[in-house]
Amino acid sequence: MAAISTFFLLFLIPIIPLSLLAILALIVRPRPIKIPIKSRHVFITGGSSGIGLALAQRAASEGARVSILARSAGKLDEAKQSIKLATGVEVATFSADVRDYDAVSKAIDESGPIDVLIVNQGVFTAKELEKQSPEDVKFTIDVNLVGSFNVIKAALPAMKARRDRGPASIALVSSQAGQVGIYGYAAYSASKFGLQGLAQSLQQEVIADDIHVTLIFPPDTDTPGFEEEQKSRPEVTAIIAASSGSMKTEDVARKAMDGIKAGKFTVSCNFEGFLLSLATTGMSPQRSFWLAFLEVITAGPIRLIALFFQWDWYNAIAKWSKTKMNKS
Ligand SMILES: NC(=O)C1=CN([C@@H]2O[C@H](COP(=O)(O)OP(=O)(O)OC[C@H]3O[C@@H](n4cnc5c(N)ncnc54)[C@H](OP(=O)(O)O)[C@@H]3O)[C@@H](O)[C@H]2O)C=CC1
Ligand SMILES: CCCCCCCCCCCCCCCC(=O)[C@@H](N)CO
Repeated sequence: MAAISTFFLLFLIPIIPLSLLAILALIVRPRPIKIPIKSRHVFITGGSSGIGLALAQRAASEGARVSILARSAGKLDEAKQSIKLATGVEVATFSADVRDYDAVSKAIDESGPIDVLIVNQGVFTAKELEKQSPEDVKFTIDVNLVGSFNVIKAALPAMKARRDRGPASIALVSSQAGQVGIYGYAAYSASKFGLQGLAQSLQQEVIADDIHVTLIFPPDTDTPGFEEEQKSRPEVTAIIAASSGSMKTEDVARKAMDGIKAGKFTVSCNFEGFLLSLATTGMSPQRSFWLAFLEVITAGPIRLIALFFQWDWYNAIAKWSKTKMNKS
């Protein structure tokens, strides 16, 4: 009798997680999707430098027709030459400021209907809000957030009107500072947090058109923009950001492209980023029942880990403020 009930209990244990997995497999939405890249039109904003340039090169080497948009015509031309040299592919270039809706719209119309839109342009300077001018704040929000609206709005009509060309994608490059607020990033974090709301709402609006939204969250990445940022970044910003290490531009581009192709809503780029995505997943859509399962069972423990990170960061801020006050 005892032997039978032990056996029965052992049999019951895996039933609970297995039925949870089964339920999640039935309910996760939107449904999983694959986005092809070969022979498709990939349009990348901020494609003349850093992560955007690496993405353009990757798309070109995977057989896509590639267009890149940025402000400086000189940098666009350099990027075009370097991609030609590396892949033999001739990319189309468009000089426009994402803050100028008409200019963006004209460039996108000229480039032809887009299959994969990668909204990657971004500006960043880490500085306490107290030291930023209202113009600095507005510039960051305008380029990173309002500019992203402009690009998507300009591309959407032709993307929706496309016929029999397979699933389309709109990918946005956010930042880990778009998942958690960090010292020195008030304007930048706000602009990137804004992309989360944009992406979640947009995905609901375009799912019926077979358009799939992806949000990418890189850590510090060794781009020209990052090199510039480091010249004036507050020390404590660097200390907190170091919790997630830093990555090479090509590795971020590979993670981003793989995430787009796999149709993921959320794409993290390193292990810390994966933890951060688990901790901040909230009400975001999830296509993978495996990841949904992980989110459900780690919800409590991951919150505890998050609190330990905050403890560590506030200690670092306290220590740093003290030494700064002693200096002055
Ligand atoms: N590097 C990092 O540590 C991280 C970066 N990110 C994000 O990744 C994205 C790319 O960053 P990264 O590669 O480092 O940046 P870079 O500064 O190296 O490149 C930025 C690109 O965006 C373009 N751009 C900037 N402003 C505008 C504008 N107003 N209109 C059109 N194009 C513009 C630039 O060209 P031009 O100046 O000629 O217009 C350039 O092509 C950004 O959104 C950034 O926030 C996220 C996490 C970490
Ligand atoms: C629950 C577990 C949490 C796991 C660890 C979280 C670590 C977060 C670190 C945030 C770093 C932000 C870097 C911003 C990079 C960026 O965008 C700038 N370089 C400007 O471009």
